[in-house]
Amino acid sequence: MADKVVFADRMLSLGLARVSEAAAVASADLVGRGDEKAADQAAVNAMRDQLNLLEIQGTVVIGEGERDEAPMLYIGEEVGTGEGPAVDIALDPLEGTTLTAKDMPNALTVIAMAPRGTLLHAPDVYMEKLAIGPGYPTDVVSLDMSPKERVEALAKAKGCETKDITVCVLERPRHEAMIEGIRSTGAAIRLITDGDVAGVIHCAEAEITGIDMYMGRGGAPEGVLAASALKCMGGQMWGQLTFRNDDERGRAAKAGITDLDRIYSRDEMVTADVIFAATGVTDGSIVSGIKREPGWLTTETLLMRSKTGSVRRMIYRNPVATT
Ligand SMILES: O=P(O)(O)OC[C@H]1O[C@](O)(COP(=O)(O)O)[C@@H](O)[C@@H]1O
Ligand SMILES: [Mn+2]
Repeated sequence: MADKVVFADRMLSLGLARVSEAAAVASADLVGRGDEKAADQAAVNAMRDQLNLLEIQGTVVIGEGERDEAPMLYIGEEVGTGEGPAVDIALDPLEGTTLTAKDMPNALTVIAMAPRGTLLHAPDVYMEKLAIGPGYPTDVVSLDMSPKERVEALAKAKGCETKDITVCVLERPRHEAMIEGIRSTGAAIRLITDGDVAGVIHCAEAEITGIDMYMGRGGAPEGVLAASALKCMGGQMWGQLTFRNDDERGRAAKAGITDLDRIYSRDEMVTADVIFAATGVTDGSIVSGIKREPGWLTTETLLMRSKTGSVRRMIYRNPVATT
């Protein structure tokens, strides 16, 4: 049975890198041009074309939205050649559409793949997120703690003062009280305007990025992608879906979620081995953005497998058609 084909993550991961690379290359001409929609569309088209070349029976579980609102890469769309392992795919062809349009840091193309039925089918609602890097005891911090308590607990576990902790937070009015709570400890806050997948990943490389903890409310789809990345790099993450109305609760029900209050750990969002690829669109602290020179585009891709914890950074110099 085709369904029984093993998830050959070692080879598949290389194909996955081409998918995120292609999306980044396609959006290159739209960096800094003020047109979010066009940039997103270019990335979506390229990602889908490349994905369909992979020898997989893929189902998009985290995608561009419901079928009626997303003509491509919609949730439930079948992708791949139809041969090969049955897999779940989570993707965000352009994570940071506004960052791309404004040429601000940390826009990425992102995709994760895992055996069928092992990625949380998160609906397009918000998720309350909390993440820290590797090396801490399990549950040193939790979503049940106040922001202040989280900073204090992490500082204690790290053996430093609270003022030596840096927390990354999306700059949104909904986070005002949280920011106040964090500031009351003396901790530093790295405010970002968008891009919480990168925000969470920062925690896994605290020595490079200077970020110890991520917290706050952002997209649930981005939460599953971030959990996939942390599962490869190490680090802990928790997420709780939040709903603003019955329509959003309905979306969760449609996605098969029955316990609306559940707090998911990283491994409950991603229950088996996963592979993850992200390519830089604009410069960031995780990967460099697209570099343009006449006739060439260069991208950097972060490619990881949770089975081995392997992390590759791949530079791709790509000839572009000149007119
Ligand atoms: O802008 P909102 O509604 O606060 O949503 C936050 C979400 O939007 C983003 O900043 C940007 O996502 P997109 O570029 O894919 O739209 C995510 O990183 C984040 O999870
Ligand atoms: Mn996004």
